[in-house]
Amino acid sequence: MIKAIVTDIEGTTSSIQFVHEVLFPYAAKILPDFIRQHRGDRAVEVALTDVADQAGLDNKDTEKLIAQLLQWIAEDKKVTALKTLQGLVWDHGYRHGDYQAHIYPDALSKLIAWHQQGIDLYVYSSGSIHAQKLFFGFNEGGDLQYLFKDYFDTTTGPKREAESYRLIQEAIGIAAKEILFLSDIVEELNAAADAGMHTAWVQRAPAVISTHAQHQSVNSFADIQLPD
Ligand SMILES: CSCCC(=O)C(=O)COP(=O)(O)O
Ligand SMILES: [Mg+2]
Repeated sequence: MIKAIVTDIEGTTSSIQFVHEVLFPYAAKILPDFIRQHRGDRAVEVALTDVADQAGLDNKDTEKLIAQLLQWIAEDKKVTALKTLQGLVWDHGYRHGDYQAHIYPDALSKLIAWHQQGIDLYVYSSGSIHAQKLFFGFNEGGDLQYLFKDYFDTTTGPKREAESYRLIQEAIGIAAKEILFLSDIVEELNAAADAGMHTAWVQRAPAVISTHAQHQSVNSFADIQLPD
């Protein structure tokens, strides 16, 4: 019986377009000045040290660090330090009403129904935990943070590695076979299935649904079956 559901965000609860056409361009526009103005802030410094280490750059060369971050945004790299900095920048945009995060109506209805049934809901996204809370806090569906018991990001581990899902299962504290993981990315689902979780492959229109031996395939949350 499923007692907990862990969901991805981009391409699963919410559209890829919102992330790529609203959030990423906003981050690319605001991030350079944000970094110039916030050098010295602890969270920014920790992230920039990671950027410098990963890219082999001088930690003091602010402009080169900014150029690296902009390149990673353009390439949609799921680098933890970039995701931390994006979360800090998006905070400003959400709070100033520049945008609200998208959610598919079927995802909203089903998340509310599962929550009302007593199923514990969790998020696992490449976006930082701060960015995830903003995403569901400033959402077209209202403040949806009450739906989620906890959030996981890539500080737990990469989304395509089974070990990350084992750590999430340990943190949730129930058997893997009682957890359902939802994602649009088959490599993430393969990793979750390797860790013993049930999985559902959410393939949003206009995708033609591919079937998979291990994963339930759906194009809407309305069609997700909870395994016994
Ligand atoms: C929730 S923050 C915005 C989305 C984001 O930055 C991202 O990388 C989404 O990746 P996901 O793992 O949700 O597909
Ligand atoms: Mg996704």
